Order: sequence, then structure tokens, then C-alpha cells
Amino acid sequence: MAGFRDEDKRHFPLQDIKSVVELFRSQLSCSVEPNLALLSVTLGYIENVLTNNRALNKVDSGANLEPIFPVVELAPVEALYHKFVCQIKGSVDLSQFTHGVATRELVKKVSDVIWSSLSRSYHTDRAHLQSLYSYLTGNRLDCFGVAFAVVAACQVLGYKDVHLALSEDHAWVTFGDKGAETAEVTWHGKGNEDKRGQPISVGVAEKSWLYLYGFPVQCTRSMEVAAMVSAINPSIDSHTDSIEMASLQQELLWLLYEMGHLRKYPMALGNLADLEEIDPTPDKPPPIQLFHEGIHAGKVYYNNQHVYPYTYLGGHYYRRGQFKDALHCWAQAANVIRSYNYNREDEEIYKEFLEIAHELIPNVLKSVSLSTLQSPALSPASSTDDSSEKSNGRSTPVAVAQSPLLNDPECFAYLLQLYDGICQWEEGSSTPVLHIGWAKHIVQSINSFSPQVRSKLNILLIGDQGEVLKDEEEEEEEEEEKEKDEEENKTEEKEETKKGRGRGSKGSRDRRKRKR
Ligand SMILES: CC1(C)CN=C(N2CCN(c3ncnc4sc(C(F)(F)C(F)(F)F)cc34)CC2)S1
Repeated sequence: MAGFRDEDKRHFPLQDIKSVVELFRSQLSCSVEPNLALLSVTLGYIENVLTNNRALNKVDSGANLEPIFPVVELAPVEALYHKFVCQIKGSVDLSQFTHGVATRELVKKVSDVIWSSLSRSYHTDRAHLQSLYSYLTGNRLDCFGVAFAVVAACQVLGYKDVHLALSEDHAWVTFGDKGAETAEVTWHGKGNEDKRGQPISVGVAEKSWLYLYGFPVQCTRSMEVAAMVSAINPSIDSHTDSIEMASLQQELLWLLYEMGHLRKYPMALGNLADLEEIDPTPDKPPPIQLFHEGIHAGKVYYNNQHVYPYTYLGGHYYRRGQFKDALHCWAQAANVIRSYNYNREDEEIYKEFLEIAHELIPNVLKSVSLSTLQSPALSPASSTDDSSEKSNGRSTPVAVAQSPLLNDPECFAYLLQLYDGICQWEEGSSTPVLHIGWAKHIVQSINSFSPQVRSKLNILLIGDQGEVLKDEEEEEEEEEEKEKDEEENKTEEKEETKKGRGRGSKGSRDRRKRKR
């Protein structure tokens, strides 16, 4: 694997975001595959300068603080790249391994080389540990970084078949003919024994969300570039982001989007949409379109087994106060999770649904109640409407009676679908999901809706094509009606034969049509 080619070198020294984007464009455009190690070192170098709050990367020019984008010289980047190449080639005796496609032993050996060179003890969930810059200058990587480093190392060794596989909370590699083999190469979560070297078949078989039922994002080299760009972390500290680093991530994601490399990568589309929501780029598709492209990709390429496309969009609607749309997204997210069995390594998605049910939805219910109390037209004093009286004589708070959302049966149905999906997720699982805290929030949320809407709920069976299915009771009613119609028709025909007039009674046909 050669280092930078001459046409790449001409972009150095990198002075600004545009020059980095042009370097990535030339790497992604050429016939030779993009060099993951070189690009990761470059990004890590820039991220380190821009987010290292010790070095004040601004100069006070009197008028205003001019951000200083680091000048990235070619020499230090190539030096780190060659350090990586020497370490990998020096540790893996390729004469032991067949050329052509990689073997499980090769992949495990490369994972061991990266693993054994990590520093003994460091906080693995800290920021800025995802790039080869972090690995080569500090021997520290997070769990994504280890998987990425293994793929970059295999690229250096000349294995074009080793690729990154990504779920919504874990990464592993595929290799071999048609990428049919899988291998764990990193750890996952806290307190879990790593399974490095093993295939991921057990995780898929036990139907855990962590392995997405065997529908992970299978990266190409360009999608591995998208993964390293998605993994950019612009945070300087827990309250501050580097604007320059966030802009670089946003512009690189647009480059990858326009080249079609985000088409099958829902989380990268969600990342870009989140960045666009904060700071929209002129003349680009709006965030809502990107979120929907992520949902579409999940449906088309991943059997609709991914949850995050719906919670990305749900979060967007929630932040914009479009609470009914947010509830719909969260119901669709729960509709995905219901097909899984909860496993102890699925904690991240558990926390996602916990936040939705215990924070976001209570905030929605509070917000819609408050807004009715505050709007003069709806304040208690002016309402003469006695519709808030319930059948058992207890009155419904005015806020509930007047709130469109709390009187909307579809919103109530979305809430029930959300909880039903989580309950079904628990069914058949080795680990329980719900506890008494959940019950409190479920009761509180259901009780927030008006008694009228809760009594009006009619559970219609909707088929996959969205048609309304009939339940048994309805089928029987239909049969009885049909028999009655036939009896009536026979009687009419007899009478008309006597009088010589037209066929069949219209009423029952209309009724049948309406039901459909
Ligand atoms: C709707 C959300 C709560 C908002 N952000 C979400 N993210 C932010 C970005 N993110 C990601 N964005 C792009 N690619 C990846 S690959 C990956 C992972 F597989 F878990 C890995 F590799 F183990 F770290 C995570 C992830 C994880 C999910 S989900």
C-alpha cells in the first residue's frame, strides 16, 4: 500500500476546510481505493489541534477572534503513516498467510497486534480516541477505533476483502469470498468479555439488537471513509464544540452524500441531518429529507431492522415541537425493537427508549397541558364547555379537555404502540426490560389522555400493504349479512319474476364497500 500519491500531496499543506475536502475528493475519486490510514491520521491530527482546549486556537485580532485552522504539513502526516505501515508489516509475517482473501487467523492476528499495542489502562469512553492519530501518538483507541484500525491495517497488508461491519452500537469485520465470513475484532460495552476472533453468529441467533438480526451496515472502502468522518468528534469539552471541526465534518459528509456513499448508511445520514438542523448549508436538501432517506435506507437495505433512523427523526420533531409526529416516530421505533429479544449487551437502545418514555414523553404531555392553560381562548375561566364531564361524574382537567394532542386518538394509539413494542421486546427475552418505574410512566401517560379518546379507541388490524384487515367478529357479521342479502334477493327475485322487474338490492353492496 503506497503512501500519498503526487496528486494527493499537492493539497498539502492543508490550510483550511476546503483543502481537506479536496484531499478527500481526490482520494475518493481515483481508481485506487482511498487510503484509510492516511485519511484517518489527517483527520485525527486536525481534530487534536482544534479540540485541544489547552492550545487556544484563536488569535485576538482586536476586531474579533479569528479561528486558526491548523496548517497541516505533509511531513508529519506521512511520518505517522509510515510508522503505522512499519508496525503492521513488522508484526505480521505474511509468508504465514495465503495471498488473495484474508483468513480468520490473519484477521485475529491483526486484531492481536492492535490490541497488544494499546496502552495498559485508559478511559476507553473518552472523546477523540477513534482515529489512527490517537493510536499512533497515544496508543489509545475506543471500541470503534480498534475495529477501524484492524480494517486499515488489513488494507496496508493488501487485503481488499476485509471490511468494516457496523450495527447501531458495535463494529466488527467481514472477510473472505463475497465477505461471507465475520469476526469480532474489538470489545463491546463495559464488563463484557471480548469475543475477538469469533464469528458473530451467536449474537445474530439470539436476536439481540446489537447484531441487528444479521442486517448490519456492510462498508465499502468509501463507506469506511464515511464511518471515519461520522466518528469525528468536534467537542472541546462537555459544553463546547469546535465550530471548525463540526463544519469540516459537515462538508465531508456532504461530499460523501453527493458521491452516493451515504445511500446505505442511515446513521451517517442522521449525523448529517443533525448538523444541518444546527447550521443549515445553503441550497442543500433539508434535514427532514435526510432523516427520511435514512428511514428509507433502513427499509430497503436492512429489512427495517434498524431503530435509530426513527429515533433520529423523532428527536428532530420533538425539538421542533411537532409532538404528534415525534410520537409516530417513537411508535415506529418500538415497532422495530419488538422483533428482538432483549440481551444484556443491548443497554444503549434500552437507554434510548427509557429516555423517550421517562423524559421526552412526560415533557410532551406537560407542554401540551401547559400550552392550553396559557392560551386565553382555552383558559378555564372562559370555557363553558361541559364536555369535560366524564361518565363517572369526575371532571376532566380543562387542560386535557382542550388539548388537541390529548384528544387525538391517533396520538393515543401511537403511545400504546410504543409501549406495546417495548412489552413485546421483553417477551421471550433472557433479561427483563420493564420495571415498576416504567409502569408509573405508562399509567401517567395513558391517564393524560382524555377519557373520551380512550373510550373511542377501535383497534383496526392494518395489513402490510396498509389495508384495514377484518377481525373474526367482523367476518362473522359479514357472512350473516351476505346470507341475509341472498335470502332477500331470492325473495325479491321470486316477487319480481311474478312482476317481471331488475336484479339485486343495492343497499347491502354499498354497506360492504363502505366497510372495506
Ligand atoms: C438517534 C441517536 C440517539 C442520535 N445519535 C446517534 N448516534 C450517533 C452516531 N453513531 C454512529 N454514527 C455513525 N456510524 C456509527 S457506527 C457506530 C457503532 F457501530 F456503534 C460503533 F461503530 F460501534 F461505534 C455508531 C455510529 C451512533 C448513533 S443515534
